[in-house]
Amino acid sequence: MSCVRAVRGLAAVCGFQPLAVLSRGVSFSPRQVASDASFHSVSFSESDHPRVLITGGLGQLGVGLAKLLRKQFGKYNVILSDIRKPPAHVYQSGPFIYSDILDYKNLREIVVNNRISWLIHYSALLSAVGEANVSLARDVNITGLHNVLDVAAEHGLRLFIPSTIGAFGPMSPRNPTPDLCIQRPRTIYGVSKVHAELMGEYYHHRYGLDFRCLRYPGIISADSQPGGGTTDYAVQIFHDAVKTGKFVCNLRPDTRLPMMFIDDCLRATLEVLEAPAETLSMRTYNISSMSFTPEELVQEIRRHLPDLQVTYEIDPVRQAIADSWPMVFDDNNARSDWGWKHNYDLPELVQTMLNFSGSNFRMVRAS
Ligand SMILES: NC(=O)C1=CN([C@@H]2O[C@H](COP(=O)(O)OP(=O)(O)OC[C@H]3O[C@@H](n4cnc5c(N)ncnc54)[C@H](O)[C@@H]3O)[C@@H](O)[C@H]2O)C=CC1
Ligand SMILES: CC(=O)[C@H](N)C(=O)O
Repeated sequence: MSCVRAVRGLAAVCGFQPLAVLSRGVSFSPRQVASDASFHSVSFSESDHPRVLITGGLGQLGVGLAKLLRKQFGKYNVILSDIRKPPAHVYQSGPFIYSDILDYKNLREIVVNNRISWLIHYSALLSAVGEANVSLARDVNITGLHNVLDVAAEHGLRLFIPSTIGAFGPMSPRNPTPDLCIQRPRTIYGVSKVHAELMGEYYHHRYGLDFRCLRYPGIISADSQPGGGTTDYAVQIFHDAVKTGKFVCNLRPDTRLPMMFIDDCLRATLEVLEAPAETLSMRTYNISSMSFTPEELVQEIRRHLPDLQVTYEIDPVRQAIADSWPMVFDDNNARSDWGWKHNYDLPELVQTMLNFSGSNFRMVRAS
């Protein structure tokens, strides 16, 4: 069978349409999605490990994800990238490369030279920072996304892009929020994430791109700082509680939001990336583990640190954002399709965070 007929046959079976006739040796315009993207959707053999690139890898989540993936796939198969200079311990922990997602050629070169097969796209401006700089957020979160989608489609990569509880808005059902419902977010962050969900799914159906997406709740981590979001208070409180015994909260005490411990979030990411395609009835899933208010979090922390003093100085921008977001996330589809299950609820989260923050703080004080 000729190559051309093979493409058409496969396209008919898979329900996607190649943009152009497969033509090896003829160079593609970077802005044209490659005709043969679907042929490479797993461009490594089954026995090989994937070659992974993480964009925006120096933020709250990337270093932890690289550590998890390196354990699974080998140190040199996972490349962290960012536009910032890595701290020494990150630089020494495995491959790091400069990559600005706004530079399409640079991104393409990295993918080609390093034989990348999985692309994990973490670069973004988060909700509060995004509102403070809409035009940069539009560039990074939307123009950058387009570059990533095109590179992934052109080179047949498996592409993971996280979405967020922030992809919902005041018109969405908030308790619980299902996977499929009205999404009219009022932040540039949320708008860009809905765009990412829809574009990823469009490329999947149109070109066979292996796009996978999880909507993360607010993520709580001990050894990495959040990058300017609405849920940041739930990380900061642990550091302040241990260091000073005082915390000033920028959200109202009754603001309920879905949250998750970082270990659950990163494990979910690996699990959905490894899930056999036939188990995925959707390409964008909510994941959930707990929901709490600042007041409930304070109560739980006070079980360990009874003298914690908390005052409330509401940030109107963050409060308005939080009031438009889901209170409880419905993740039944993730649980039934690919077996998602969380390990950390609120008491375990608090215990783990305090153990880490406490020992870390004692080390800092001793040195
Ligand atoms: N941390 C959280 O609570 C949640 C995070 N997410 C998503 O997970 C992903 C990772 O989140 P975080 O690590 O918390 O974000 P972060 O804000 O901590 O880090 C983002 C990284 O992107 C990098 N970046 C900015 N412009 C760039 C550019 N032009 N090229 C390359 N890199 C650039 C920054 O230098 C930064 O290191 C984001 O897409 C975010 O939307 C989703 C929901 C919750
Ligand atoms: C929930 C998120 O997406 C992020 N932490 C933010 O608050 O912007």
